[in-house]
Amino acid sequence: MQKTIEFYKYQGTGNDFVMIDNRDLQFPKEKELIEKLCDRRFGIGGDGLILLEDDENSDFRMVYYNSDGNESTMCGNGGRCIVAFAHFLDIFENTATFEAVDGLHEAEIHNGIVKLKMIDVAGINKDGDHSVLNTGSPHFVQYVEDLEHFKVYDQGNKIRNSATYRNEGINVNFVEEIGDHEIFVRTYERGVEDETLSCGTGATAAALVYLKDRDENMVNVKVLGGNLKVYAEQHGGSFTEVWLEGPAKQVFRGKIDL
Ligand SMILES: N[C@@H](CCC[C@H](N)C(=O)O)C(=O)O
Repeated sequence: MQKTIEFYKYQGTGNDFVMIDNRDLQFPKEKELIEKLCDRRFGIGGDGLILLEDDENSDFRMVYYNSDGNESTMCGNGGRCIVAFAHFLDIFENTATFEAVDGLHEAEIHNGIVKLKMIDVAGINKDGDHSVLNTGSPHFVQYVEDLEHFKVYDQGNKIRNSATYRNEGINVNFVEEIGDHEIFVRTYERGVEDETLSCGTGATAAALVYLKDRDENMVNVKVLGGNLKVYAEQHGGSFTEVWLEGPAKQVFRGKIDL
């Protein structure tokens, strides 16, 4: 028998997701189906697909898949989008907690701007002159000049598929300081295997690398799809109170015949 499922499309600074209310657990979690739904020609199109499910200890649970159809680690922009979705579904009023693959998150929403608490970050490692850290997903951070014209796909793909990172994969962020308290970040994403217009855990990773050893606790992050802010408290190399803030919007809704 044919099954019809309602979906919503969300974007957070241009990182876009197919969003499904799966509180009835009716969505078939099949890699090929998810990959097809995320396909921009044969499906709805998206950098990932997100399921909202019930959770015993918080307002809801987030289950995240990359556009390659594989379940993955934390998605910061997806986290901001699912908060906007849960708010739209009247699951909470202004503040929420939700469970994701990397643990419990707090969030708040005001006029379409979502502030999401990210995991604490124990430290930043070095790979040569560059930085490697986990902000819920693994990230490589490299400072470059003239980021606007930098070959993000070529260089990102090369680092992601290098011997060090090939097996587990890594997201690769290129960063340029463009002003006081302002960085520009472009990201090659694992699991999308392309540059996306924004990566929330990537913007967070780049921000922490920028904030490290500076007496500052906020940085504006420009990405191709808009503007984010990252806040953090520093404790000699580790970070707590890491918050990612920016817009998250519903773009359209529709039905999928399975
Ligand atoms: N777009 C995301 C990151 C999603 C996960 C990533 N592709 C991975 O598999 O590590 C974000 O906004 O953080």
